[in-house]
Amino acid sequence: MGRKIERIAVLTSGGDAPGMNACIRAVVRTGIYHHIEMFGVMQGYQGLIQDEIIPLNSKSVSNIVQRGGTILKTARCMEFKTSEGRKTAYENLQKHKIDGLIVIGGDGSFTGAEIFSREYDIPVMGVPGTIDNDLFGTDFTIGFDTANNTVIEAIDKIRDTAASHDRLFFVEVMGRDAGYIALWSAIGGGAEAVLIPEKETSVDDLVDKLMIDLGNAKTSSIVVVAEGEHGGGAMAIAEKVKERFNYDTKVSILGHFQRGGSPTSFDRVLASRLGQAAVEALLKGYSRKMAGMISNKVALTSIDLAIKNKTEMDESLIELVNILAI
Ligand SMILES: Nc1ncnc2c1ncn2[C@@H]1O[C@H](COP(=O)(O)OP(=O)(O)O)[C@@H](O)[C@H]1O
Ligand SMILES: O=P(O)(O)OC[C@H]1O[C@](O)(COP(=O)(O)O)[C@@H](O)[C@@H]1O
Ligand SMILES: [Mg+2]
Repeated sequence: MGRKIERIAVLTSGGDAPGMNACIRAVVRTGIYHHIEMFGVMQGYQGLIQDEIIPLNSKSVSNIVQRGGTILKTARCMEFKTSEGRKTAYENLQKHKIDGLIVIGGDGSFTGAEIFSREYDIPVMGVPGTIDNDLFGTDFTIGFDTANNTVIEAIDKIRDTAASHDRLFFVEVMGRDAGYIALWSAIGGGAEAVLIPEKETSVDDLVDKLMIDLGNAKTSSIVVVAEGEHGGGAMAIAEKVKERFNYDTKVSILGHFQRGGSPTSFDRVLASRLGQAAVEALLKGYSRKMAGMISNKVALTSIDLAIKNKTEMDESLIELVNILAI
Protein backbone atom coordinates (compact mmCIF):
# COMPACT_ATOMS: atom_id res chain seq x y z
CA MET A 1 0.00 0.00 0.00
CA GLY A 2 1.45 3.39 -1.01
CA ARG A 3 4.98 4.31 -2.01
CA LYS A 4 8.10 3.51 -0.03
CA ILE A 5 8.98 6.21 2.47
CA GLU A 6 12.63 6.93 3.23
CA ARG A 7 12.78 10.48 4.61
CA ILE A 8 10.26 11.91 7.08
CA ALA A 9 10.05 15.47 8.43
CA VAL A 10 8.27 16.52 11.61
CA LEU A 11 7.03 19.96 12.62
CA THR A 12 5.09 21.58 15.45
CA SER A 13 2.52 24.23 14.57
CA GLY A 14 -0.02 26.55 16.19
CA GLY A 15 -0.02 27.05 19.96
CA ASP A 16 2.69 25.05 21.73
CA ALA A 17 1.58 22.39 24.21
CA PRO A 18 3.45 20.52 26.96
CA GLY A 19 4.33 17.09 25.60
CA MET A 20 5.19 18.28 22.07
CA ASN A 21 8.86 17.57 22.79
CA ALA A 22 8.08 14.06 24.02
CA CYS A 23 6.21 13.55 20.76
CA ILE A 24 9.06 14.88 18.59
CA ARG A 25 11.40 12.51 20.43
CA ALA A 26 9.09 9.54 19.81
CA VAL A 27 8.68 10.43 16.13
CA VAL A 28 12.43 10.77 15.57
CA ARG A 29 13.42 7.63 17.44
CA THR A 30 10.64 5.51 15.92
CA GLY A 31 11.75 6.67 12.47
CA ILE A 32 15.40 5.83 13.21
CA TYR A 33 14.32 2.44 14.58
CA HIS A 34 12.70 1.75 11.19
CA HIS A 35 15.83 2.99 9.30
CA ILE A 36 14.21 6.22 8.12
CA GLU A 37 16.17 9.46 7.71
CA MET A 38 14.55 12.00 10.00
CA PHE A 39 14.27 15.80 9.67
CA GLY A 40 12.84 18.60 11.77
CA VAL A 41 11.18 21.71 10.36
CA MET A 42 11.69 24.82 12.47
CA GLN A 43 8.73 27.10 13.33
CA GLY A 44 5.93 25.07 11.83
CA TYR A 45 4.88 25.90 8.29
CA GLN A 46 7.04 29.04 8.41
CA GLY A 47 10.14 26.83 8.34
CA LEU A 48 8.81 24.84 5.40
CA ILE A 49 8.46 28.06 3.43
CA GLN A 50 11.80 29.49 4.59
CA ASP A 51 13.64 26.18 4.12
CA GLU A 52 14.58 25.74 7.77
CA ILE A 53 14.74 21.97 7.59
CA ILE A 54 17.39 20.22 9.67
CA PRO A 55 18.48 16.58 9.98
CA LEU A 56 17.66 15.01 13.34
CA ASN A 57 19.33 12.02 14.95
CA SER A 58 18.72 10.15 18.15
CA LYS A 59 20.97 12.55 20.11
CA SER A 60 19.12 15.63 18.77
CA VAL A 61 16.12 14.62 20.88
CA SER A 62 17.86 13.52 24.06
CA ASN A 63 16.93 15.18 27.36
CA ILE A 64 13.69 16.73 26.06
CA VAL A 65 10.98 14.30 27.19
CA GLN A 66 10.50 16.36 30.35
CA ARG A 67 10.59 19.82 28.75
CA GLY A 68 7.60 22.03 27.97
CA GLY A 69 7.38 24.07 24.76
CA THR A 70 8.82 22.71 21.53
CA ILE A 71 12.50 22.47 20.53
CA LEU A 72 11.41 22.86 16.89
CA LYS A 73 9.64 26.11 17.80
CA THR A 74 6.21 26.88 16.43
CA ALA A 75 4.40 29.63 14.56
CA ARG A 76 1.07 30.81 13.31
CA CYS A 77 2.06 31.21 9.64
CA MET A 78 -0.29 33.26 7.46
CA GLU A 79 1.73 32.61 4.28
CA PHE A 80 0.88 28.89 4.39
CA LYS A 81 -2.75 29.87 3.85
CA THR A 82 -1.79 31.10 0.36
CA SER A 83 -1.18 28.78 -2.60
CA GLU A 84 2.15 30.55 -3.33
CA GLY A 85 3.30 29.83 0.24
CA ARG A 86 2.36 26.15 -0.01
CA LYS A 87 4.10 25.87 -3.43
CA THR A 88 7.37 27.14 -1.91
CA ALA A 89 6.87 24.74 1.01
CA TYR A 90 6.49 21.81 -1.36
CA GLU A 91 9.56 22.82 -3.39
CA ASN A 92 11.62 22.85 -0.18
CA LEU A 93 10.38 19.39 0.81
CA GLN A 94 11.33 18.13 -2.64
CA LYS A 95 14.76 19.72 -2.37
CA HIS A 96 15.40 17.64 0.77
CA LYS A 97 13.77 14.55 -0.83
CA ILE A 98 11.29 14.35 2.03
CA ASP A 99 8.48 11.93 1.25
CA GLY A 100 6.39 12.04 4.44
CA LEU A 101 5.38 14.80 6.84
CA ILE A 102 4.20 14.63 10.46
CA VAL A 103 2.35 17.65 11.80
CA ILE A 104 1.97 18.02 15.56
CA GLY A 105 -0.64 20.70 16.18
CA GLY A 106 -4.28 21.62 16.48
CA ASP A 107 -7.26 22.07 14.17
CA GLY A 108 -5.69 24.97 12.23
CA SER A 109 -2.48 23.03 11.58
CA PHE A 110 -4.49 20.02 10.42
CA THR A 111 -6.55 22.19 8.05
CA GLY A 112 -3.28 23.33 6.48
CA ALA A 113 -1.95 19.76 6.36
CA GLU A 114 -5.10 18.46 4.65
CA ILE A 115 -5.05 21.18 1.98
CA PHE A 116 -1.29 20.77 1.39
CA SER A 117 -1.43 17.00 1.12
CA ARG A 118 -4.28 17.11 -1.40
CA GLU A 119 -2.61 19.82 -3.45
CA TYR A 120 0.78 18.12 -3.72
CA ASP A 121 0.05 14.46 -3.02
CA ILE A 122 2.47 14.37 -0.11
CA PRO A 123 1.60 11.85 2.65
CA VAL A 124 0.90 13.58 5.98
CA MET A 125 -0.01 12.34 9.44
CA GLY A 126 -1.36 14.55 12.21
CA VAL A 127 -0.75 14.24 15.94
CA PRO A 128 -3.11 16.22 18.19
CA GLY A 129 -0.99 18.69 20.16
CA THR A 130 -3.02 21.44 21.79
CA ILE A 131 -4.00 22.26 25.35
CA ASP A 132 -7.57 22.90 24.17
CA ASN A 133 -8.62 19.22 23.67
CA ASP A 134 -10.83 20.41 20.81
CA LEU A 135 -10.27 17.64 18.27
CA PHE A 136 -12.59 14.81 17.31
CA GLY A 137 -11.02 11.34 17.12
CA THR A 138 -9.05 11.36 20.35
CA ASP A 139 -10.16 11.29 23.96
CA PHE A 140 -7.31 13.63 24.87
CA THR A 141 -4.92 15.93 23.04
CA ILE A 142 -1.27 16.27 24.07
CA GLY A 143 -0.93 19.08 26.63
CA PHE A 144 -4.49 19.07 27.95
CA ASP A 145 -3.65 17.11 31.10
CA THR A 146 -0.64 19.29 31.94
CA ALA A 147 -2.66 22.47 31.36
CA ASN A 148 -5.39 21.19 33.68
CA ASN A 149 -2.85 20.42 36.38
CA THR A 150 -1.41 23.91 36.03
CA VAL A 151 -4.89 25.44 36.28
CA ILE A 152 -5.92 23.49 39.35
CA GLU A 153 -2.67 24.43 41.07
CA ALA A 154 -3.60 28.07 40.43
CA ILE A 155 -7.19 27.52 41.59
CA ASP A 156 -5.96 25.86 44.81
CA LYS A 157 -3.85 28.92 45.56
CA ILE A 158 -6.64 31.33 44.68
CA ARG A 159 -8.91 29.31 46.97
CA ASP A 160 -6.61 30.01 49.94
CA THR A 161 -6.81 33.75 49.53
CA ALA A 162 -10.51 33.72 48.48
CA ALA A 163 -11.44 31.84 51.65
CA SER A 164 -9.29 34.10 53.85
CA HIS A 165 -10.95 37.26 52.54
CA ASP A 166 -14.46 35.92 51.89
CA ARG A 167 -14.22 36.80 48.21
CA LEU A 168 -15.78 35.76 44.96
CA PHE A 169 -13.23 34.97 42.23
CA PHE A 170 -13.72 34.67 38.50
CA VAL A 171 -10.85 32.65 37.06
CA GLU A 172 -10.51 32.80 33.28
CA VAL A 173 -8.87 29.86 31.55
CA MET A 174 -7.83 29.19 27.95
CA GLY A 175 -9.46 26.88 25.42
CA ARG A 176 -10.27 29.21 22.53
CA ASP A 177 -13.87 28.25 21.60
CA ALA A 178 -13.87 25.03 23.62
CA GLY A 179 -14.72 24.61 27.30
CA TYR A 180 -12.75 21.46 28.15
CA ILE A 181 -10.03 23.08 30.25
CA ALA A 182 -12.70 25.08 32.10
CA LEU A 183 -14.89 22.07 32.79
CA TRP A 184 -12.12 19.73 33.88
CA SER A 185 -10.40 22.30 36.06
CA ALA A 186 -13.73 23.30 37.61
CA ILE A 187 -14.29 19.70 38.67
CA GLY A 188 -10.70 19.16 39.78
CA GLY A 189 -10.46 22.52 41.51
CA GLY A 190 -13.83 22.26 43.25
CA ALA A 191 -15.26 25.41 41.63
CA GLU A 192 -18.74 26.63 42.56
CA ALA A 193 -19.69 27.23 38.91
CA VAL A 194 -18.31 27.00 35.39
CA LEU A 195 -19.11 29.01 32.29
CA ILE A 196 -18.31 27.37 28.95
CA PRO A 197 -19.06 28.15 25.30
CA GLU A 198 -20.93 24.86 24.83
CA LYS A 199 -23.68 25.80 27.29
CA GLU A 200 -25.11 29.25 27.73
CA THR A 201 -25.63 30.38 31.34
CA SER A 202 -27.46 33.66 32.02
CA VAL A 203 -25.94 36.16 34.42
CA ASP A 204 -29.23 36.07 36.34
CA ASP A 205 -28.97 32.32 36.88
CA LEU A 206 -25.35 32.64 37.93
CA VAL A 207 -26.13 35.45 40.39
CA ASP A 208 -29.03 33.48 41.85
CA LYS A 209 -26.75 30.53 42.42
CA LEU A 210 -23.97 32.61 43.97
CA MET A 211 -26.44 34.39 46.25
CA ILE A 212 -27.76 31.10 47.54
CA ASP A 213 -24.19 29.78 48.04
CA LEU A 214 -22.86 32.82 49.80
CA GLY A 215 -26.04 33.37 51.78
CA ASN A 216 -25.71 29.84 53.08
CA ALA A 217 -22.61 28.29 54.50
CA LYS A 218 -20.15 29.40 51.80
CA THR A 219 -18.01 32.44 52.41
CA SER A 220 -16.01 32.30 49.20
CA SER A 221 -16.69 31.15 45.68
CA ILE A 222 -14.70 30.38 42.56
CA VAL A 223 -16.27 30.57 39.12
CA VAL A 224 -14.19 29.15 36.27
CA VAL A 225 -14.80 31.02 33.01
CA ALA A 226 -13.70 29.66 29.64
CA GLU A 227 -12.18 32.41 27.48
CA GLY A 228 -14.57 31.57 24.64
CA GLU A 229 -17.68 31.72 26.81
CA HIS A 230 -20.49 33.88 25.33
CA GLY A 231 -20.62 36.53 28.07
CA GLY A 232 -17.34 38.15 26.94
CA GLY A 233 -14.86 36.60 29.38
CA ALA A 234 -14.27 36.81 33.12
CA MET A 235 -13.83 40.59 33.29
CA ALA A 236 -17.14 41.31 31.53
CA ILE A 237 -19.03 38.68 33.53
CA ALA A 238 -17.62 39.98 36.82
CA GLU A 239 -18.76 43.52 35.93
CA LYS A 240 -22.29 42.31 35.18
CA VAL A 241 -22.43 40.25 38.36
CA LYS A 242 -21.20 43.20 40.45
CA GLU A 243 -24.11 45.32 39.19
CA ARG A 244 -26.54 42.87 40.77
CA PHE A 245 -24.63 41.48 43.67
CA ASN A 246 -22.66 43.42 46.24
CA TYR A 247 -19.80 41.14 47.10
CA ASP A 248 -16.02 41.52 47.21
CA THR A 249 -15.22 40.26 43.71
CA LYS A 250 -11.88 39.66 41.97
CA VAL A 251 -10.86 38.48 38.53
CA SER A 252 -7.84 36.36 37.71
CA ILE A 253 -6.95 35.68 34.07
CA LEU A 254 -4.45 32.86 33.99
CA GLY A 255 -3.21 33.41 30.42
CA HIS A 256 -0.15 31.80 28.83
CA PHE A 257 1.07 30.41 32.14
CA GLN A 258 -1.29 27.54 31.21
CA ARG A 259 0.72 26.61 28.12
CA GLY A 260 4.07 26.05 29.79
CA GLY A 261 5.70 23.67 32.19
CA SER A 262 7.01 20.15 32.33
CA PRO A 263 4.48 17.69 30.85
CA THR A 264 2.70 15.31 33.21
CA SER A 265 3.35 11.59 33.02
CA PHE A 266 0.04 11.22 31.20
CA ASP A 267 1.00 13.71 28.49
CA ARG A 268 4.48 12.20 28.05
CA VAL A 269 3.07 8.71 27.56
CA LEU A 270 0.25 9.94 25.29
CA ALA A 271 2.75 11.94 23.20
CA SER A 272 5.15 9.01 22.95
CA ARG A 273 2.47 6.54 21.89
CA LEU A 274 0.95 8.88 19.31
CA GLY A 275 4.38 9.84 17.92
CA GLN A 276 5.24 6.19 17.37
CA ALA A 277 1.81 5.51 15.85
CA ALA A 278 2.09 8.43 13.41
CA VAL A 279 5.42 7.25 12.00
CA GLU A 280 4.30 3.64 11.71
CA ALA A 281 1.06 4.68 10.00
CA LEU A 282 3.02 6.68 7.41
CA LEU A 283 5.24 3.66 6.77
CA LYS A 284 2.16 1.49 6.28
CA GLY A 285 0.97 3.88 3.58
CA TYR A 286 -1.62 5.88 5.48
CA SER A 287 -2.03 9.58 4.78
CA ARG A 288 -4.26 12.46 5.95
CA LYS A 289 -5.02 10.65 9.20
CA MET A 290 -4.67 11.80 12.78
CA ALA A 291 -3.22 9.39 15.32
CA GLY A 292 -5.43 9.72 18.39
CA MET A 293 -6.17 7.74 21.52
CA ILE A 294 -9.66 6.32 22.04
CA SER A 295 -10.35 4.20 25.13
CA ASN A 296 -6.60 3.78 25.65
CA LYS A 297 -6.03 2.38 22.15
CA VAL A 298 -4.36 4.18 19.27
CA ALA A 299 -6.97 5.07 16.65
CA LEU A 300 -6.51 6.63 13.20
CA THR A 301 -9.15 9.16 12.16
CA SER A 302 -9.31 11.10 8.88
CA ILE A 303 -7.92 14.57 9.48
CA ASP A 304 -10.95 15.87 7.67
CA LEU A 305 -13.25 14.34 10.31
CA ALA A 306 -10.98 15.31 13.20
CA ILE A 307 -11.37 18.97 12.23
CA LYS A 308 -15.01 19.02 11.14
CA ASN A 309 -16.67 16.75 13.66
CA LYS A 310 -17.34 18.19 17.06
CA THR A 311 -17.08 16.02 20.15
CA GLU A 312 -20.28 16.52 22.12
CA MET A 313 -19.60 18.07 25.51
CA ASP A 314 -20.58 15.50 28.10
CA GLU A 315 -23.57 17.03 29.92
CA SER A 316 -22.94 14.82 32.93
CA LEU A 317 -19.68 16.67 33.60
CA ILE A 318 -21.52 19.99 33.73
CA GLU A 319 -24.06 18.45 36.06
CA LEU A 320 -21.23 17.13 38.21
CA VAL A 321 -19.88 20.66 38.78
CA ASN A 322 -23.30 21.69 40.06
CA ILE A 323 -23.78 18.61 42.23
CA LEU A 324 -20.35 18.99 43.83
CA ALA A 325 -20.90 22.69 44.48
CA ILE A 326 -23.93 22.32 46.76
N1 LIG B 1 -7.07 27.21 6.08
C1 LIG B 1 -5.76 27.01 6.23
N2 LIG B 1 -4.97 26.80 5.14
C2 LIG B 1 -3.66 26.61 5.25
N3 LIG B 1 -3.00 26.64 6.43
C3 LIG B 1 -3.72 26.84 7.55
C4 LIG B 1 -5.13 27.03 7.51
N4 LIG B 1 -5.57 27.22 8.79
C5 LIG B 1 -4.48 27.16 9.56
N5 LIG B 1 -3.37 26.93 8.84
C6 LIG B 1 -1.97 26.87 9.30
O1 LIG B 1 -1.89 26.25 10.58
C7 LIG B 1 -1.28 27.16 11.49
C8 LIG B 1 -1.72 26.87 12.89
O2 LIG B 1 -3.12 27.07 13.05
P1 LIG B 1 -3.73 27.67 14.38
O3 LIG B 1 -5.20 27.71 14.21
O4 LIG B 1 -3.04 28.94 14.69
O5 LIG B 1 -3.25 26.66 15.53
P2 LIG B 1 -3.67 25.18 15.88
O6 LIG B 1 -3.11 24.27 14.86
O7 LIG B 1 -3.01 24.96 17.20
O8 LIG B 1 -5.16 25.13 15.94
C9 LIG B 1 -1.64 28.52 10.93
O9 LIG B 1 -0.82 29.54 11.41
C10 LIG B 1 -1.44 28.30 9.44
O10 LIG B 1 -0.08 28.29 9.12
O1 LIG C 1 -0.75 32.22 22.09
P1 LIG C 1 -1.78 32.95 21.29
O2 LIG C 1 -1.39 33.09 19.87
O3 LIG C 1 -2.15 34.23 21.95
O4 LIG C 1 -3.12 32.07 21.25
C1 LIG C 1 -3.90 31.81 22.36
C2 LIG C 1 -4.71 30.57 22.06
O5 LIG C 1 -3.85 29.43 21.97
C3 LIG C 1 -4.30 28.41 22.84
O6 LIG C 1 -3.57 28.51 24.05
C4 LIG C 1 -4.03 27.07 22.22
O7 LIG C 1 -4.72 26.97 21.01
P2 LIG C 1 -4.15 26.19 19.77
O8 LIG C 1 -3.50 24.94 20.30
O9 LIG C 1 -5.33 25.90 18.90
O10 LIG C 1 -3.16 27.06 19.09
C5 LIG C 1 -5.77 28.73 23.07
O11 LIG C 1 -6.26 28.15 24.26
C6 LIG C 1 -5.75 30.23 23.10
O12 LIG C 1 -7.00 30.76 22.74
MG1 LIG D 1 -6.67 25.31 17.44
